[in-house]
This record gives sequence, C-alpha cells and structure tokens, in this order.
Amino acid sequence: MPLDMPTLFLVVTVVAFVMAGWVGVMAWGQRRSEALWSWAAVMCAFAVSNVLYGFRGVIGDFWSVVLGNGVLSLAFALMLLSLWRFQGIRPRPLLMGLPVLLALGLYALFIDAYRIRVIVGGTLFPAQLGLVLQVLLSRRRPVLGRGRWMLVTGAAVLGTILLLRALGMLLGWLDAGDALANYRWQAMLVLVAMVAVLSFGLGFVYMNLERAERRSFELAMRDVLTGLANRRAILDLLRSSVARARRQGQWLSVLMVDIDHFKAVNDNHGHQAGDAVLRQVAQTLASRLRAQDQIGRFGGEEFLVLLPDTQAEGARVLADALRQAVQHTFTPWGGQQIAVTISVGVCGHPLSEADSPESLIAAADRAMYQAKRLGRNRVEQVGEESEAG
Ligand SMILES: Nc1nc2c(ncn2[C@@H]2O[C@H](COP(=O)(O)OP(=O)(O)OP(=O)(O)O)[C@@H](O)[C@H]2O)c(=O)[nH]1
Repeated sequence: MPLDMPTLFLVVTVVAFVMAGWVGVMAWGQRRSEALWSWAAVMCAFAVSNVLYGFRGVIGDFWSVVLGNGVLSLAFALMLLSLWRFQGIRPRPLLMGLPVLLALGLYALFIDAYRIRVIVGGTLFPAQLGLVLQVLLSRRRPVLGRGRWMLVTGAAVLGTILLLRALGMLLGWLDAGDALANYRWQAMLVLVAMVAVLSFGLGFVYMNLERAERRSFELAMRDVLTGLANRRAILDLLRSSVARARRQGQWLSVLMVDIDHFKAVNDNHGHQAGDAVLRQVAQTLASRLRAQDQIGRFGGEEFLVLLPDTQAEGARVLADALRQAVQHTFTPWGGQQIAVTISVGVCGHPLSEADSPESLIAAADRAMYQAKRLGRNRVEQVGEESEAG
C-alpha cells in the first residue's frame, strides 16, 4: 500500500503538537514542574522538526535538512534535560549542546551528500538516545515505575531504525539512488517517529503520575512529626511480618516503647518542646536498629518496633541498648537540655497459628505497663511480668 508522505508527516506533527499542549496543561500551575515544561518543549521540537521535514522541496534545503535535523537533535537534548530534572541530577550543558551544534554543522557541511547525511543521523541521534537510555536505566539512581519502559521502548526503537539505516548505507545494502528503497525507509521512519512520539509523550506523563502516586502513598504512611512509619503503616508491616513468621515458624520479637512522664515535658517546657523530644527519641531509636527492623509511631508518645528473626534474648538486649541510648541523649531546648527515659515491653517467640498481630501487641503492651509499674526506665519481657508484678 503506497503511503502518502505529506499525510504521514502531518499526522505525526499534529500528534506531537497535541502531546506538547497536554503536557503543558499538566505542568501549568504545578510546583516542581520544570521537568514537565521541558518535556512539553521536547514534544514541540519533535513537531517543528516534522514540519520542516514535511516541507522538503517547498522550503529551501537549509531549512528542511539543516534546521530540521538540528531541531530533532535539540528534542533529544531537551529529553536529556527533562530526565535530569526529573531525577534531580545537575544538567550538563556540554552533553546537551554539543550534539545540537554538531548536527547543525555536519548537516550544513554535507547538505548535498545524502549518503553521508544518513550516516551522520544514524550515529549522532542514536548516541543522544543512548544518553537518554543511560539515565533511564541507571542503577545508581533508578527511574522507578512502568512509565520509563514506554520511554525506553520509544528510544530503543527510534535509535535502532536510525542505526540500521546508516549501517545499510555504509554496507551498501541500501542504495541512496534507489528512490523506492528510500521511500520505504522514509515511510517507515515517519511511522517509527509516530511510535516514538506517542511513547515519549505518554511515558513521561505516566512517570510523573507514578511519582505523584508514590509520594502521596508515602505521605499517607508517614508520621508527619517524626518521619517514622505511622500507626497504619507499622500495623500493616506487623501484619505481614506475623504472616511470614507464622508460615515459616520463625521468631518475631516486638517492642512497645513508651516515653516516661512525657506529660511533664509538655507541662514544664511547652508542647513544642514535647514535639522536639518526640523527634529526638524517634531518631535515637531508629538510628540503632538494623536494616531489616521496623519502627513506627504507634500513638502519642508510644513507638512499636518489629524485630524479625530475632530471639527474645536478643530483643531484650537491643531494648536495653535503646533504653540506655535514649537516657543519654538530650534534647536541646531554649538553652536547656531536656532528658527523658523510656519503658520498654518485649514480646518474642517463634510464631505459631495461635499468634496474631493483636496478641503480640497486647503482650508487649502488658510488659511495657509492667515496666512502668516497676519504676520506669526499664525493660520488661513477656512471661516475666506476672512474677515481677
Ligand atoms: N508535644 C506532644 N505531646 C503529645 C503528643 N501526643 C501525645 N502527647 C502528650 O503525651 C502525654 C502522654 O501523657 P500520659 O499518657 O499521661 O503519659 P506520661 O506522662 O508519659 O506518663 P507515663 O507514660 O505513665 O510515664 C499527654 O500529655 C499528651 O498530650 C504530640 O504529638 N506532641
């Protein structure tokens, strides 16, 4: 089926302009929208380069060939800029600007040499797309989510087809003078450009949505004051830890931590000082846990600590280390140093079908109240509380 080239160019151009418009609408009035704005510019640049290619023969070769390819190179440079912004990486102007200057210079130099132009485009543009792929697939700062795979697909397909075309020219199985072969390649290139524009537009928007969703999920699960997991999040973690430990018959120890006489801190120093103490205690506790342990703010001045795969004796030793750490860490406030202590209830055993999240919390809570009854600033363990009490 013969494809009408001007129609193809028109369709890709319209799609790219529409994408640019919608990305701009998304960015409008949003905080931290620099990456989206530069992505709208990417889409615009794709559209403009298509307009210039599409008018080949109507406008001068300088405009359609030199400027058209220069603007395409600019689109790839702006993609890189947007991804750097998205990832919070400092932009590197040389990596962006140099390929654009090279594109303008080389296309101007070889304006009449079609073969060389194809080879230039087939090395320069895939190299730029390679830089884009490098950011998308970086292990050091991974771009998370499915949106990036849309971008990876677009960049990989476009880069590969440009590279193949250049290889064809270089190895001689694509003849510059063969109008039919060129026509087929041109049509295929425009269709691939369409796939790329759609993948780039949707992919980046989706990446932003995924990030926003992840941020609001994290916010919903974080305690605003201390930055720890909030009650809902730590209970979710407890439920999954209990399920896992029950399935595998493993140990799970739980600590209930409560600040002693916290009401007095508020009464003597004010509520804000109380908040500062809560933050300090949270930080002291969290900084002494292992990577696999979890901590959350369970209530006002209560924290729940989960210690997977930890025997009761180990949990008790850790609880005492936490108690001592809090006792020796002061909160500076208004020229004073506020000191607090904690009481800790420990519950730990290999889990069986009889255990539930609620039963573990109730047991750790009982032990913690026993520690309070026995004078505070101490650790009590399930099983000991009845003898001591
Ligand atoms: N500043 C501040 N205070 C809080 C917050 N949440 C709870 N509180 C206070 O924590 C205090 C808890 O007091 P109590 O339950 O009587 O316990 P306590 O004074 O620590 O006494 P014991 O636990 O028996 O040692 C109350 O005064 C609450 O108002 C908070 O987010 N910020």
